[in-house]
Amino acid sequence: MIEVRHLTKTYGKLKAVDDVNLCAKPGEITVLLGPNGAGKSTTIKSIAALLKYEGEIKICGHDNHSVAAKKLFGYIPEAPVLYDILTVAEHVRFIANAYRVEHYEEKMVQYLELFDLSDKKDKMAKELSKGMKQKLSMMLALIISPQALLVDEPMVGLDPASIEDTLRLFVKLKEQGVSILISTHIIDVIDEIWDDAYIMDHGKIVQTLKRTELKEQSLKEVFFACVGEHHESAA
Ligand SMILES: Nc1ncnc2c1ncn2[C@@H]1O[C@H](COP(=O)(O)OP(=O)(O)OP(=O)(O)O)[C@@H](O)[C@H]1O
Repeated sequence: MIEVRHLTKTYGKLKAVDDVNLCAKPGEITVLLGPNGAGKSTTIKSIAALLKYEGEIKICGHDNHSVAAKKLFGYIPEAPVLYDILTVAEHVRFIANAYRVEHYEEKMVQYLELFDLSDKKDKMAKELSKGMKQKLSMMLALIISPQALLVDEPMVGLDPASIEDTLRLFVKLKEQGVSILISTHIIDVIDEIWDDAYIMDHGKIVQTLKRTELKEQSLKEVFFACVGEHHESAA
């Protein structure tokens, strides 16, 4: 469970996130939607305890800055953060050791296969393509078997087959009870898999909805009704 209460983040005079409340439940895919600059990444980074902010954030009941919380959540940033001269396998080993993950080798082989990276296992990060770096970044978040997963614009740089594989993986994790929070401005990509949606604009949550509550309108139509047609290019 990811719980965010009264999150406010300012950059100088700009309120990038303004009194945001949200909850991503176990076994559900929660999406945070909004046009460019709405405050999605700032919200996700705050949850990942990477920014200073006002408000309260809990992950599986633990304060997000605590070691207990950090053991439980995986974070897939918008731009992968990797070490140029570590190989793919060394990255996985480094994270697995840091998190004291036992018997990770088998899981590493499975993820290498899933992400089509088996033949790149001994390549350095600087030798990978953009999409391959993104996949390695996902592997690093997943190798710790997180109970909560924070994903910021997951599909950037991935080819269509990898997008399908990633979506299937998110659904599988959800079925295993993981709380998944995905930030994106590309509604089409998550349209098949979301359970709860929060629509954000100018730092505020302007609409919350559940898939089960949607009647005639599509998520995209609700989105445009909230943020205006001038953001049409966003979806
Ligand atoms: N480090 C920073 N310093 C100052 N302002 C920032 C910083 N990071 C973000 N902002 C501002 O905060 C606001 C929200 O940005 P944020 O990156 O959270 O939006 P976003 O919804 O993730 O957008 P996108 O879809 O373009 O990634 C924007 O106005 C942005 O210019």
